[in-house]
Formats: sequence, C-alpha cells, structure tokens
Amino acid sequence: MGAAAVALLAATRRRSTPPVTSLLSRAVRGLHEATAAAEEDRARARRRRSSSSRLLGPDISDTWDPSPRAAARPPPPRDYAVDCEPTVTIIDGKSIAEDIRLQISEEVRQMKNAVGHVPGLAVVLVGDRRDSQSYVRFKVKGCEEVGIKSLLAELPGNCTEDEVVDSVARFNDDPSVHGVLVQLPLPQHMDEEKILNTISLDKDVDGFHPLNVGNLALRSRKPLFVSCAAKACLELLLQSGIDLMGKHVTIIGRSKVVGLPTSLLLQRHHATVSVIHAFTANPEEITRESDIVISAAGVANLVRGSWLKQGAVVIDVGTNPVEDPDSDYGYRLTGDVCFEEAVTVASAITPVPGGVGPVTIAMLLANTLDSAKRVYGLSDSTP
Ligand SMILES: NC(=O)C1=CN([C@@H]2O[C@H](COP(=O)(O)OP(=O)(O)OC[C@H]3O[C@@H](n4cnc5c(N)ncnc54)[C@H](OP(=O)(O)O)[C@@H]3O)[C@@H](O)[C@H]2O)C=CC1
Ligand SMILES: Nc1nc(=O)c2c([nH]1)NC[C@@H]1CN(c3ccc(C(=O)N[C@@H](CCC(=O)O)C(=O)O)cc3)C=[N+]21
Repeated sequence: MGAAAVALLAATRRRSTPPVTSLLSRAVRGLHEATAAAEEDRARARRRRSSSSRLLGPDISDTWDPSPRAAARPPPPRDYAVDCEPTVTIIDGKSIAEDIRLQISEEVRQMKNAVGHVPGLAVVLVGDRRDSQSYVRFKVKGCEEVGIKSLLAELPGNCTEDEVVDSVARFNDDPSVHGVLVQLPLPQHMDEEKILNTISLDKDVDGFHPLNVGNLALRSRKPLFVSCAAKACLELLLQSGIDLMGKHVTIIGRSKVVGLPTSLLLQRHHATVSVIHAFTANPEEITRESDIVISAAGVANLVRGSWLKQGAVVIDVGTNPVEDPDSDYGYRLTGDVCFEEAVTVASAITPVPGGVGPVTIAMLLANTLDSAKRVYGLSDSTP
C-alpha cells in the first residue's frame, strides 16, 4: 500500500470497520472529505507545535521535575471523528522535522550576526555501504538547509583504524567544527569503541561518549549531548501531545544508538520503562501491557498488531531494507512494526519512512547548534 493511501486510510478509517479493502473503497469515495480532514489535522498539529516554546528537543535540565513544557501543553488532541469513534493519528515526522529545521535556521542566522560564525558538523564515513552513504547524504543536506557548515571525511573500507582516528583528531582540533560523528557501522576489522572514544566529549553530537550516556542515566547530572534518535522519539511523543508521566513505555532494543539512551531519556520524563532485547521471553506479553511501544530492533515486521494494546502509541524507529521489485532500487524501507496491522489497533503511530528518521537528522542539527552556542557563549543553559 502506498504512503499516500495509508495516510488517507488513516484519516478516514473507523475502528469498527476492520477490513482493509472496505476501508480503502471508503477512502476513495470520501477523497475530498478525507483530504480536507487530513489537511485540518496537519493545520491543528502545526498550531499545537507553534504554541510550543521549544522545538529543539528535551530540556534536559528540568526533566527530573514534572516538565513545565508538558504542563503548559494543551491537552492531547481528541482523536475522535465527528461521531466519536476513535481514529488513528499518523505522526508526521517530516513536518515536525521541518519546523525544527526552521527554528535552527533562524538561530544559525542570529549566531552569524552575533559572532560571525556558523556551527560546523564533521562526518567520518568509512567504506562504501549504500545505506550509510545515503544517511550521510541526508545529514549533509540537512546542514545545507539550515546554514550549518558540513565537512565530510570519506575513507576506504580497507583503511586502518589509525587513519580513522587521525580524521577524528583533525576534526577535534578544528575550531570551526562543533560536532564530530563517525557513521556506524564501521568495517568489521575496526574497534568501534576505541574509535568513538577519540571523539572530543564536547563535540560528541551523537551522544555516544560514556560520560554523556552516564550523565543521562544519573538523576543529578546533565549530559552535554543525548542520542539524536532518542531525542527524536521523545520529540515525536511530546509534539503529538502525549504525556509520559507514569506511562508504561516498552522499548524494543538496548543499543547505544537508540534503545539504551531512549530508555534513560524517557525515565527522566517519569515514564515506567521496560526494555526488550533478543533474549527476552514472550516480548509480546510485555508490549501488550504498554501504553507506548518504541521499536528499535532492526527486524522488519517484528511487532504485529496482536502485540499491541488497543489505543497504544507506536514509535517505529526501525529502518529495514526489504526486497521490492516494484521499487526503482529493487528494495524499499520498512519499519519494525507491521504498519497495516498496527494502524487498526494503535491510537497514534509513526510511519517508515517519514517518521523518526527525519526528526533524528533534525536533532543532529540541533545538537550541533547547541554545541556551537556553548562555544560562543550563546547558550542559555550552562551544563
Ligand atoms: N530512524 C532513525 O532515526 C534511526 C533508525 N535506526 C534503525 O533502528 C534499528 C535499530 O538500530 P540499532 O539500535 O543501531 O541496532 P542494533 O543492531 O545495534 O540493536 C538492535 C537491538 O535490538 C535487539 N533485537 C534484535 N532482534 C530482536 C528481536 N527479535 N527481539 C527483540 N529484540 C531484538 C537487540 O538485542 P540484543 O542487545 O540482545 O542483541 C539490540 O539490542 C535499525 O533498523 C536501524 O536502521 C537506528 C538509528 C536511527
Ligand atoms: N554515528 C551514527 N549515528 C546515527 O545516528 C546512526 C548511525 N551512526 N548509523 C545508522 C543509524 C541509522 N540512522 C538513521 C538516520 C536517519 C534515517 C532517516 O532519515 N530515514 C528516512 C529514510 C528516507 C529514505 O531513505 O528514503 C525516513 O525514515 O524517513 C534513518 C536512519 C542513524 N544512525
């Protein structure tokens, strides 16, 4: 099913009419009505977002206390059609990312006026994996869109660990660079931890440095940077008006890129967090108890509709290539969640593509901006 058809379906479906085919024909019949409803949804989401004072991710400093931002937020949208039957909200990550980039552009412009410099992001890419190359392209394009300077070091897959470390060291020493990241995964023969540990703590925009992760975990501490994917999950929830306090959130995955930092970040927002990994027995029993399910396992269609509680919120971080002869490239991206099943159960869900991914990139830009603000003394919160 195409993304447009799914969005249309989402805007028109009633939970009491489960068969997808009948929903589709209704979607076609109600084309104009549905388009108008979807447009109104987007406008409502934009109004909600523009009333938020901060779009650049969680304010780490006060997240142990009940979040003032959450308190000031209007109540969650009523996801009910006119006849009060529930509908599912497709969380529009692309549009949320666009708003974040707009705000970053403005701050970059102000920085240039105030100190004559713009933030700089350096990316180290090793090898020729097509997926890594395209993610890096998204990052560079994101920088261009907001006026952040980007630098790229591309190294062949058979280079030595020392060559990668040298690249990182050059960026660490470059005062025009405020963020350094090494695109993962690295080739098998390299020691990932050793290389990541050479990134300066104050340029660690991925938030993978042990001190940043440790400080995220500790109540009285404040990390300099938090994982972009974790911040994206939080932002998508908050921007959708979903309160986290006391909610049971299950996170599938415990990696340093997504699962672990997301579990720590959401605890700072007073969620009760369960973490599922490859050795967890009966994961579906845990997810079925959860108000919010965040999946970052990297397994296509792992989360079935039957894994979800009625009305659950679903954040699908997974980005998995699956064969698709109909696609130009012979494959397409799909999430960890079986979308067609989940939309019949969830109250809100992120699509893949167009959900978490664009917001993750926007958060990388936000982390780079924050880093430059710290360097130029423009930061409103000293860590
Ligand atoms: N959209 C975005 O912005 C981003 C998307 N991604 C995507 O998210 C996914 C995860 O990425 P990443 O965290 O780096 O991947 P990793 O492979 O590093 O981690 C995967 C995690 O999922 C767990 N896991 C794997 N299979 C299962 C299973 N069948 N049941 C339960 N748990 C399982 C693993 O458990 P164990 O620890 O036991 O091995 C591990 O903790 C990928 O698809 C990636 O492309 C990643 C970053 C950003
Ligand atoms: N040092 C490092 N930091 C990372 O944050 C990191 C990494 N390495 N290695 C790989 C994973 C994966 N990841 C994604 C980021 C954006 C999209 C993204 O923008 N996805 C688009 C896909 C668009 C498309 O390809 O068509 C979307 O979901 O809409 C996906 C995945 C970051 N990661």
